[in-house]
Amino acid sequence: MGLLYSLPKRYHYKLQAATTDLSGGRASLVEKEAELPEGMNRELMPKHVAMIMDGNRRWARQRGLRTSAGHEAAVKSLRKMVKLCRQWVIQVVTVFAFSSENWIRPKMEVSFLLSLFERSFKSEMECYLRYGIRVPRDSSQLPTSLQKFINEVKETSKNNTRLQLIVAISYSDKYPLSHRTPSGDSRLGDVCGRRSSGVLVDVVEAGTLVWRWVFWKQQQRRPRGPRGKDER
Ligand SMILES: CC(C)=CCC/C(C)=C/CC/C(C)=C/COP(=O)(O)OP(=O)(O)O
Repeated sequence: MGLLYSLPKRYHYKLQAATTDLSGGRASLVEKEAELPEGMNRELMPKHVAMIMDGNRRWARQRGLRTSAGHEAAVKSLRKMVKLCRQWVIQVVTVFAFSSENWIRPKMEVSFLLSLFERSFKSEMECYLRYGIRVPRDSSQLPTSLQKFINEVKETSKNNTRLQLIVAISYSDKYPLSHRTPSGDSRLGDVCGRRSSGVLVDVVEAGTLVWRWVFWKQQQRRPRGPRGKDER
């Protein structure tokens, strides 16, 4: 499921202050700005796009595949989405990748995901150097090697300015996020009759929304039109 939103101006500086500023200085890596699809207006494009990386298990189940295949496929989708955002000159991309609630998933799945983070950070290093990676507020729960690697990426790419990629790992709506609204702990399980991650609800309250309720993996393929019955 993906959620696109743009934050009102007053939130931008806080968000940017909380992230690592990264860019791609290398000419060979610079992609051209892409033409926008018909009906989309460059002036109305959001500066910040947020995505929740869920739907992976459902995607795998529907194809008779293992859960891990769904997560692997999500990483490929992420790569495409980030590339597209870059071409569309979106400045910040936030991916909600692993919530604090996800720690109680089966041990095997959790360790698979942690190794997937590490593997994909490494294999996508060149690509991520153009972007920003936000270090979790409290990374003590993450394996030391992953923490170390996140810090390395942060350091290596600190002069980048083109696009910031914020990867939220072990995020929770219980943490005092920089863009939390004054209403405090406003966890909601349901927005517009649909399930949503609590942490995004704060953003939902704060921002202008463009909703696209689609399975994460299907974003590239689904033709425009009415929502499918498998969405939630
Ligand atoms: C480097 C980088 C950002 C890597 C991303 C790794 C990754 C795929 C993270 C998502 C993990 C996750 C808990 C997804 C939720 O979908 P789900 O399992 O809840 O699926 P469901 O909604 O169908 O149950």
